[in-house]
Amino acid sequence: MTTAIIVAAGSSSRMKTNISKQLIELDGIPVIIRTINVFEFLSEIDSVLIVTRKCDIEIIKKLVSEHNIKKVSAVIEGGSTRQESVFLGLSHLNSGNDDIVLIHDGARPFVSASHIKEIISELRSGSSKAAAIGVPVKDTIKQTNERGYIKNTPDRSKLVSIQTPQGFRYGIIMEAHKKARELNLSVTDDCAVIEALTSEPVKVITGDYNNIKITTPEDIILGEAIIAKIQNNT
Ligand SMILES: Nc1ccn([C@@H]2O[C@H](COP(=O)(O)OP(=O)(O)OP(=O)(O)O)[C@@H](O)[C@H]2O)c(=O)n1
Ligand SMILES: C[C@](O)(CO)[C@H](O)COP(=O)(O)O
Repeated sequence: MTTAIIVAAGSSSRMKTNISKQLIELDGIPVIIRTINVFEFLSEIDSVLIVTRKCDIEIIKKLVSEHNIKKVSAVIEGGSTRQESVFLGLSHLNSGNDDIVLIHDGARPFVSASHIKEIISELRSGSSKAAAIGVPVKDTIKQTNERGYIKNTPDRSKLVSIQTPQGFRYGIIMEAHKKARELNLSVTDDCAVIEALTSEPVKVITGDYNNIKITTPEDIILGEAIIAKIQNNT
């Protein structure tokens, strides 16, 4: 069984709109529907769980039905942090330890189906129990001290900007998230709980720069441009 958890329960504060950024339409289609559809059309995915704000549950259920989406098993309420929303999503599933779960941001509508398939193959082959999509960083990254001065320059050839989906065997990600809560460990992605609390290696699958996270108003313009580019290539 392979399930995708799509987290869309954030407050969209950096987008500065009065609706969730996942409900904003890009070329006439809401971001959340674009995101769900990538998983809907993949035969490797059995079901999709949506985690969202209480006020958006009915709106998303209606959109899912209007777009004739079949794989969404439930739309549930998230928490006050992304980590909490993921934990609630994982806890809702009735999965076995060896089942595969992919965790994806509702705000990343341009994820490529082929990269999702690569994550699933990596997990199914048994080569890894945890894998995520990432892209090489383009800028030179500096580490700074608390006073804002540069401390050092990490070797850029080893740096990746991590994206979603991040995929796991259910047992290890559920356990790691439970432990993180007990230890009050706060993280901004799901690989981080595996890195911090297990000895499991996490494979990075090289993705692409289209898989942006819609975060600030400029990303709407960028998103429309990505759609135009994809349409011109097909
Ligand atoms: N409590 C939260 C916070 C975030 N997310 C989701 O996690 C993804 C990545 O988060 P981010 O882009 O930071 O979204 P927001 O938290 O909504 O953004 P902001 O920080 O601007 O408020 C998004 O799909 C978002 O909906 C979530 O499900 N629950
Ligand atoms: C999980 C994530 O998308 C990886 O890049 C990201 O960390 C989540 O976004 P946030 O802005 O850090 O909440």
